Amino acid sequence: MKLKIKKWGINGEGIAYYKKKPVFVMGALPDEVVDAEVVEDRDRYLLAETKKVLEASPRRRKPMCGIWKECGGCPLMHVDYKGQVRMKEASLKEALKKYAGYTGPILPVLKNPDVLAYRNACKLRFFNDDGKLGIGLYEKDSTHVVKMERCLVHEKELERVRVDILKVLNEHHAKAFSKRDDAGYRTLVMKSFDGKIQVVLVTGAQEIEPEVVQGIMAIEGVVSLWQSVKSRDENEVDVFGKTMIHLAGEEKIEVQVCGLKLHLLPRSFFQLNTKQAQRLYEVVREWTPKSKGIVEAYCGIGAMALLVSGKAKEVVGIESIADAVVNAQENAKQNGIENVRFVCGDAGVELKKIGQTMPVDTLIVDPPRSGLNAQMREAIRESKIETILYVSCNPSTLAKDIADLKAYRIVKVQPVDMFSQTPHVETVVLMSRKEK
Ligand SMILES: C[S@@+](CC[C@H](N)C(=O)[O-])C[C@H]1O[C@@H](n2cnc3c(N)ncnc32)[C@H](O)[C@@H]1O
Repeated sequence: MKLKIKKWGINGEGIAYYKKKPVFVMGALPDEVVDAEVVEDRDRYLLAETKKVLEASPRRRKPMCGIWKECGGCPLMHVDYKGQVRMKEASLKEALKKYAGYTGPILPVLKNPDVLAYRNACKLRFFNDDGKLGIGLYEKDSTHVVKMERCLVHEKELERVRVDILKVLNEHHAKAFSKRDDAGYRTLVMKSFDGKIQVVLVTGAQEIEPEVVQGIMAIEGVVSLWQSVKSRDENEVDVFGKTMIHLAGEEKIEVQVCGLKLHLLPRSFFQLNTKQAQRLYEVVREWTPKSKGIVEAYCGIGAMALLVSGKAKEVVGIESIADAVVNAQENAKQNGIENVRFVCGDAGVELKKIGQTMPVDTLIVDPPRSGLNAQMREAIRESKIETILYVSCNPSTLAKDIADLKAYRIVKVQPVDMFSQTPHVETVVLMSRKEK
């Protein structure tokens, strides 16, 4: 069917209308006229794919990657950067209006200085590539692996090391994971900061030969090597298995941000775009008021809690991953910061407890995509917190949470582009308790 695209959808698709029903058209941009094929007919909307662009938007461009459609990691690769930024602004504005009723100003997006080669981490799947070990990414919504020759959004160092690791493994006749044998190579996980790389090989129940360890450690830039053993019975959703073995090099990897030196173990989270993480953290530091007590919930390795340490007598970080809490505690020590401590646990549960032992007037939250859980929202409602800085990677859950926190009003909104070529947008919202 012929459709005129009216606006952006939150996943980077174009939205048109057919007999008043919204049609989400993959691969189409606002203002375009496309010939689309309906792939799903639901009660309240239709899903369609672009078959032919009849009138193209000036924002459309030829995708630079040959596998962008199959891989699905960069759904906006057919849109120029100006168009990508507009898409992100539109999706944030729409979510804040729809769920939180907010129609006030939004600061201009802090643009990504490197729209390619910005990703400092990757998780790639090994597979059997005609008798050799191959590497790739899961095809969108499938368990089929798309072979990857190169990835344009990975940092160049990661790409170089990925190719060399595959070479070493193939020289030693490594095999992809087989459920039957419960052995073989499953996933390659890497993090890269300042040219130094931490590598984790996720395998079945097997030993890694010393020659493979030596070969990988000889690759320029590799400073830390781990094995994660994940047997066939373990949860597919978690990338790592229960057993982590430190094979060679340093245990942790160092990242330097905003004047802090921070260390990470493989399980600890860090933002995927180091340069833009710094800009995000600077916004949080600048917007955090002088306070009696600050809590940073969902703190990872503690970067923001440490950065705002000068703004309060006492700062507490809460994080559920034990390794990240160990890193955060060591990071405080190494940076000579004495008024920040970290607790391991669920954000909502711990926030309530902390509120009983110290005055908390400022809260920083940076939850996963699912947003704040019910317990956390309740803990905030029952608290005396005056200021909330909400850092979010998902405008919809951000806006729904804001709508739920009725005692607070939005003061400022700052989007940051951390994930160019994708529809994702990172946002900092400053909220203040409404006057009674
Ligand atoms: C988006 S990351 C933010 C990390 C950190 N703020 C940073 O800038 O690197 C979310 C973090 O929340 C943690 N997390 C997830 N659910 C949690 C919960 N219920 N309670 C506490 N922490 C949680 C994750 O382990 C992860 O480290």
